[in-house]
Amino acid sequence: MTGELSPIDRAKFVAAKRAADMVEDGMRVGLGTGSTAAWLVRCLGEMVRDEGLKIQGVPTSTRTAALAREVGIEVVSLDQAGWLDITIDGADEFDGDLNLIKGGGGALLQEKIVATASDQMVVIADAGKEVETLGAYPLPVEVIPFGWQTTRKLIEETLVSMDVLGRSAALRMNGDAPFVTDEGNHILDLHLQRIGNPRQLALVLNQVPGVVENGLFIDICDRVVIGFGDGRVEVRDINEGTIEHDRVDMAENDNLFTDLAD
Ligand SMILES: O=C[C@H](O)[C@H](O)[C@H](O)COP(=O)(O)O
Repeated sequence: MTGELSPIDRAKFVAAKRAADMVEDGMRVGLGTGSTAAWLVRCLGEMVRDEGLKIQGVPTSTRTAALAREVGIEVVSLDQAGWLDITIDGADEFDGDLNLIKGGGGALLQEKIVATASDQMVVIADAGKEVETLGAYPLPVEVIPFGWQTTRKLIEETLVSMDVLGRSAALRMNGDAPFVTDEGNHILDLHLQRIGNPRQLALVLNQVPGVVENGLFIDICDRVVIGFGDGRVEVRDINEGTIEHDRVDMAENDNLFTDLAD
């Protein structure tokens, strides 16, 4: 059955499965958003049901909250949890320093708040998400709806002074209407091609009035679990400077993978 699913899905699954093993009984866990994080939530749900794992999950979007409840994870708010042991989330891009672009699904604001309120953040990703320099993936910036066109103009003017190639900021759409985030805001996707100084850009963007948050995660991620379509996983720890190679046995997990995919 696994053969019928794409190598990318298998890569996402094995990364999520390996990261789920980092979650221990009693932990308060930040639950990311997106297709990779959805695999993680399903894997954790399976551990809650079949192995009696006891965790509290803090979701980073209404979508993730709904899925977590569906699979039987106890859902609490960030304020109820106070502080988290671990957050596991996907990413749109990561570089060698484990700096990230996130927000392709529009959940960057809650994701950044939750990841920052965690002892450790683990990113799960297929190998295609790794880049030498961030920026090929459009950088999402969450802006309040009031005066968003003025905010866009200010952002574009700001980009002129930065070490970036592209300077266009596109309003993300959902059909004919602007996309609306869980917080009722809009997203501007910055087509930059290459971000020379992501740390500086992250700081500068947040100085623009109307900007709520940007999708650059700098010095937030501690570990990345990279999944491959053949079941291999690589775990990189930026603090320890270690790289571990592992394998999730797809034959052993065939039922789980197939059940979860249903
Ligand atoms: O807003 C969405 C999140 O930042 C996602 O974690 C990110 O877009 C990666 O999503 P996926 O795992 O679907 O590629």
